[in-house]
This record gives sequence, C-alpha cells and structure tokens, in this order.
Amino acid sequence: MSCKSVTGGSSGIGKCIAVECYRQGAFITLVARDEVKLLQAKKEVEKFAINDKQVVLCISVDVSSDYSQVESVIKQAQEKLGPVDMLVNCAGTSISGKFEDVEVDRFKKLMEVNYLGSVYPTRAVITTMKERRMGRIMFVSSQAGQIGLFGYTAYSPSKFALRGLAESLQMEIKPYNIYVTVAYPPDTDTPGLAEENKTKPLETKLIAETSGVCQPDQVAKIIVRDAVQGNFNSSVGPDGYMLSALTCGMSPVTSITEGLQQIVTMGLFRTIALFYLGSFDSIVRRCMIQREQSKAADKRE
Ligand SMILES: NC(=O)C1=CN([C@@H]2O[C@H](COP(=O)(O)OP(=O)(O)OC[C@H]3O[C@@H](n4cnc5c(N)ncnc54)[C@H](OP(=O)(O)O)[C@@H]3O)[C@@H](O)[C@H]2O)C=CC1
Ligand SMILES: CCCCCCCCCCCCCCCC(=O)[C@@H](N)CO
Repeated sequence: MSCKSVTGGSSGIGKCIAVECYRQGAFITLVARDEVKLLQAKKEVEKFAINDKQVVLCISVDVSSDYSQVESVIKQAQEKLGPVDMLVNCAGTSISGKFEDVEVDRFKKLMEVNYLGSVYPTRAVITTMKERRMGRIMFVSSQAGQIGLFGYTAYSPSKFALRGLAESLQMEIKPYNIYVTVAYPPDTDTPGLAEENKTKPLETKLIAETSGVCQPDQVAKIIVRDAVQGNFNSSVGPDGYMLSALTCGMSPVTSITEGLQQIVTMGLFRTIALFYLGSFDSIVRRCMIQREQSKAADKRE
C-alpha cells in the first residue's frame, strides 16, 4: 500500500496527478481549501479505482498560512492512511501584469502560497520519510521558474524559489533514499490558467505561445513518471527539454546519460535561446509601439 498526498489536488494539474496516482493503485489525500471542490474532485478521482480497498481522503487547509495547522492535518491523514510516501506540492496560484500594475500585496501573497505553501507540507512529512528511509517530494514550479518573462515579476520569483529549496533539500536527504523532483510545465489548460488569462498582458500571451498549451492529464502523466523514477528534473515537450538542459546549473543529475546530454547540447541550446530572447524583446518592443500609437490616436479623436 502506498499513500500519496497532493496539495492543490482539487483542480487542474493537481487533480490529474491524483487521478494518475490512483490509477496506479495508491491511496490519496487531496489537500486544498474549498471543501466543495475537494468533494467533487474526490468523486472524479474515485472513478479510476483499480481495487476496492483504495481510499481518497480530503483535507481542507490553507497550505500557506499556519505551519502548525498544516502539520496537524497531515499528521491526522497519516494516522488514517499510513505514512505519506510521495508528497506532491502542486497548490499554487498565479498573477500576471506589468510590475507597476501588480498590487504590492500580491508579491507577498504569491511567495506565501507558491513557496511557503510548498515548504510547510514538505516540512510536515520529511521526518517520517527520513525515519523510513524512503520517499518522494515533488515541487510543481513552471517554465516561468526557469526564465523570467514580461508580466511575471510577481509569479516567476515564487517559482524560482522552489528550485533553490529543491536543490538544497535534495543534498540533505539523498542519503536517506528520498528523491526530490521539480516540474516545470508550460501553459496548461486548467481553471487556474483561465483565471490568469483574464488579466494577462498581450506581451505575456504572445511570449508564452512559443511553447503552446498542454493538457493537464498529459502534464500529470509526465510528472508522476518522473517523480516515481526519482528524476530531479521534470519537463514537458521539446521547449521544456531545452530549457531544462540549458538551466541545469548545479542541479543534481539523475543519470550519466542526462549529464552527457547537458554537456553536449549546452552550446547549441544557448544559441537557440539567444534567438528566442531576441524574438521576445521584439514582441515587447512591438507591443509598446502599438500601445503608444493607439494612445496618440485616442488623443487626436
Ligand atoms: N496551468 C498552468 O498553465 C501552469 C500551472 N503551473 C503550476 O501548477 C500548479 C497548479 O496549477 P493549476 O492546475 O493551473 O491551478 P488551479 O488554479 O486549477 O488549481 C489550484 C489548486 O491549488 C489549490 N490551492 C490554491 N491555493 C491554495 C492554498 N493557499 N492552500 C491550499 N490549496 C490551495 C486550489 O484549491 P483551493 O482554491 O480550493 O484552495 C486548487 O486545488 C500551480 O502551482 C501553478 O503555478 C505551472 C505551470 C503552468
Ligand atoms: C533553448 C531555449 C528554449 C526557450 C523556450 C522558451 C519558451 C518560453 C515560454 C514560457 C512560457 C511560460 C509559461 C508559464 C506557465 C505558468 O506557470 C502559468 N500559466 C501559470 O498559470
């Protein structure tokens, strides 16, 4: 019997991750705030049972506000379903907009939800994982956690932070046979993306179109596969692969092949990246000129 906990498991990518784990026979705890959405997601996940012993447990908690609360609900869940052997930190939110248009509070809010909201659940499960000398910790970052883009001055840093956490933590817990994975999905068709799109600057839309929109079930399959295999890095699609190879820095390698591929492709991918950066800069410049022209036209009218 294995038990997986998925924060943000009531919607989008997190819900699909829960389904994917359930299809593989796991016990699941879904963690999110809204109880109605949690119950709805529980019903959806339960459809994919492969045996009649499987259970989906719902926990309603804000993963970002109070550590002692997060610790106590996770403890209760472990008492019911047994120790968590995989924690998926997927709860998160995004906001896009020009730096000066983003309300100052939002910078703090995004760090709280996306960063601290991953620290707290991880902190709550790590001691038991170390005692058992087994476990998997997944952090769901974003391609915007690998590159900073127009419109993501509040969001990107909260996703970059996860990488620093993941690298440091991995070095500490590898001897305990616990593996950390960071996933960097591109735009994915979820309620979260629909919400974000309502206020997304044109520049951000045009730049993000480069790597297209993925379906959450595809993204979830890749994430779960990489977490099970214990890969440090999890990316989606050819752009995702290039971005991860290019931004590997001092992150751990999972296999010799992966290391060799990074060494061999680095120069080529940097060359490609410079062309992408050039095209992003020209999108930004074009949008600025267009805005100024339409402002001037408005004045004349
Ligand atoms: N969709 C995309 O384009 C991409 C998304 N990502 C990342 O993937 C993750 C999931 O995104 P997506 O599926 O689009 O998001 P959704 O908005 O569809 O779902 C977010 C989930 O997180 C939960 N959640 C949000 N805030 C909290 C909180 N404070 N405490 C507990 N649960 C919380 C929500 O439930 P509730 O509100 O009830 O708490 C919900 O279950 C996010 O971290 C996002 O940044 C990364 C790259 C691309
Ligand atoms: C060799 C170099 C290759 C370069 C490829 C560059 C591709 C850039 C596209 C970035 C897209 C950002 C998506 C953010 C998704 C997200 O996190 C939000 N939608 C959350 O809601």
